[in-house]
Amino acid sequence: MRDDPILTAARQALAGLALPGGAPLLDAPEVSGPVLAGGRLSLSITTTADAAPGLAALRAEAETALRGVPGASGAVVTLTGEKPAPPNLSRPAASKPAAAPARTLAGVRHVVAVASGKGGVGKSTTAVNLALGLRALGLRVGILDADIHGPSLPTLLGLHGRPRMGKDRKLLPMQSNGLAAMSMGLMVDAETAMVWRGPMVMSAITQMISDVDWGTLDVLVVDMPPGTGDAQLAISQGTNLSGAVIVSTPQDLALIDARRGITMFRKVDVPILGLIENMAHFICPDCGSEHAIFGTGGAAAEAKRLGVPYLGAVPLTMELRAASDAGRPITAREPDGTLGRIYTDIAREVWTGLDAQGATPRHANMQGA
Ligand SMILES: Nc1ncnc2c1ncn2[C@@H]1O[C@H](COP(=O)(O)OP(=O)(O)OP(=O)(O)O)[C@@H](O)[C@H]1O
Repeated sequence: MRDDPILTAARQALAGLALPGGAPLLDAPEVSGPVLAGGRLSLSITTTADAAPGLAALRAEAETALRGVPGASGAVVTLTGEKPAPPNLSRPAASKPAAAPARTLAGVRHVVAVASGKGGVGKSTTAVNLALGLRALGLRVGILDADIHGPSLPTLLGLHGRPRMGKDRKLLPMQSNGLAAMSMGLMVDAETAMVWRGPMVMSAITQMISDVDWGTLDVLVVDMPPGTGDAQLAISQGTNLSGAVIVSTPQDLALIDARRGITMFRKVDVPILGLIENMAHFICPDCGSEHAIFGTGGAAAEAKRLGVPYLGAVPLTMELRAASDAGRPITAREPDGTLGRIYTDIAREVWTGLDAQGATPRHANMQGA
């Protein structure tokens, strides 16, 4: 990536920019990037809430400069908050319940579960777009559909055919929009999986995790089965999860379910990376007006009460539904659009949460490269 002509041009485009104190932007330790992923450039500037307003103009200027780089299909420059690790991000070893040894994947740095307390809240849609948001940050990302009974990844990513067998009799994940992807929906037909019960589901999921040649990944996103039953608990205990993201809709009832999800992960000492509020408000496809049907602020207040980070709100839009159902996820199609940015911002928060546990963002490693 170091010698990519687009990256070289990007650095040239940023060469004249400086931080308010006068330090050249590209030399500043708080700057990560530029990174080129999927034809798009991104750069992040770590700052504090107090200093952020003073960097807004620079952020916009840097973004404009990167957008003008020939060959780049888009550019995002973000101000990233430096946060202390949320209190629940520590795993007290003493309270870890006895469980089967968790599976660790050699080349995978973090496994992140995307879960919901109940079905239909948009968990799979969120998992796919979160994975693509992480990808847009320059990370190597895989996605595993652990929803054996209702696999939606093949539809959401427009995947067809069967995965091939690679070396050592390991399955090769399929590739879509820069993601390595695996789903039981690619392996067996829906009727077959439908009759599987507890132990078969568990063994199918653990096989999909460990018998797949995931290669080197920064993050493997696991789209969990909906609910908080034994299967979910077993996956959480049997897989070395770095953290969990909970998806909820704003209705009170769904938040009760989200609470259940949080409780379940806490039971097995999996850190909660945060709560994503899906279908937070409705955007009218005709006039673009916003309608907060379930009020505003409820999920954010609930997240605060529960002591988990509030990662952001995704609106209910026709555009998102249509893109998902057509297998052309919105964050891949329009990374710089309103929805693409929402997911990329959420992804950045998630990565920051993982970072607080000792991960180093790949783009930070590449800074100044
Ligand atoms: N923010 C959104 N705006 C519009 N439609 C959405 C949004 N989020 C999800 N949907 C739509 O809602 C439906 C359910 O979403 P999805 O399959 O992601 O939910 P899920 O929680 O994974 O469901 P299940 O638990 O049944 O697997 C899909 O048709 C999806 O396109």
